[in-house]
Amino acid sequence: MLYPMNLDLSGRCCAVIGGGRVAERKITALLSAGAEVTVIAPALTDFLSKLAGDGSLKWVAEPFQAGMLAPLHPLLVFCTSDCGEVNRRAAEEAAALGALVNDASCPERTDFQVPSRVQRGRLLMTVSTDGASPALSRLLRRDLEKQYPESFGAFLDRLARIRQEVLAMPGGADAHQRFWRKVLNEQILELVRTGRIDQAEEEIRHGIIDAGIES
Ligand SMILES: C[C@@]1(CC(=O)O)C2=NC(=C\c3[nH]c(c(CCC(=O)O)c3CC(=O)O)Cc3[nH]c(c(CC(=O)O)c3CCC(=O)O)/C=C3\N/C(=C\2)[C@@H](CCC(=O)O)[C@]3(C)CC(=O)O)/[C@H]1CCC(=O)O
Ligand SMILES: NC(=O)c1ccc[n+]([C@@H]2O[C@H](COP(=O)([O-])OP(=O)(O)OC[C@H]3O[C@@H](n4cnc5c(N)ncnc54)[C@H](O)[C@@H]3O)[C@@H](O)[C@H]2O)c1
Repeated sequence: MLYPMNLDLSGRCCAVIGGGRVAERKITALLSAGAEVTVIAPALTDFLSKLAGDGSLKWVAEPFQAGMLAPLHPLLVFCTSDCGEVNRRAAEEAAALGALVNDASCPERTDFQVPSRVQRGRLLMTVSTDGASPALSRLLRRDLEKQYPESFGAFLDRLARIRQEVLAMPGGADAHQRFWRKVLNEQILELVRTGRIDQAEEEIRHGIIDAGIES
């Protein structure tokens, strides 16, 4: 079984070998997470060329060669070239440097997999099939997008504020846990799903009074 975790990549170097369609997918997510991306590839897609042009990523415009990764001190290395042998050499060098490797062409050389994801503000939902069917991940991701619209991001911001208020109230951790388990229910989900986040917040605030945890 894989161990799920959500990495804070802000300011961390991530190297990508290859600049094709798979690289595009990986790099889009890396840049959203604030990573410093260096791409090593003789050619880039138009989309990646634009990102290189505006300075969003660094481009080493050459085929991968031994010794290219060490100066970058990468945390993560993505091997996405269309040549298995190039990916193998890059993966070996990355592993020797202690970096974690994702080899798009070879599950056996992969330390971690990239899940499919839905982002709604600070809410992140991910789907993985352990490599069994990325196409199913895509389908489930699209299903989640329908079930959890953008309103969940705004609702989460409100919840974070209410949570801080509740933490400052008497009752202790057990009372707070009981409160949250009671007020965050299917009815709230339905309100948020249909965009009624003011009403959802109101229901939760009524719950604070009912639970008697306010000072
Ligand atoms: C989630 C997503 C994230 C991303 O890439 O950012 C992702 N693949 C996505 C889409 C997708 N990938 C492929 C198809 C074509 C249909 C098919 O082949 O099934 C589609 C669907 C499509 O594009 O329609 C082909 C494919 N994928 C892998 C191989 C190699 C192999 O299996 O050995 C091959 C065959 C290559 C070949 O034929 O040579 C391997 C991996 N792909 C993974 C992630 C990891 C496992 C994740 C999981 O198990 O869920 C893993 C193990 C490693 C990794 O890349 O991290 C992204 C969804 C984006 C979205 O949400 O729309
Ligand atoms: N993990 C996944 O989701 C997934 C999906 C499809 C394909 N794949 C695998 O990933 C590989 C790449 O797929 P793609 O669709 O991005 O291919 P692509 O043809 O779009 O891109 C390949 C890239 O590799 C670069 N490249 C070629 N030789 C190189 C070298 N010596 N050094 C550095 N870069 C080099 C090319 O310039 C190009 O930018 C496929 O061969 C397949 O094995 C993985």
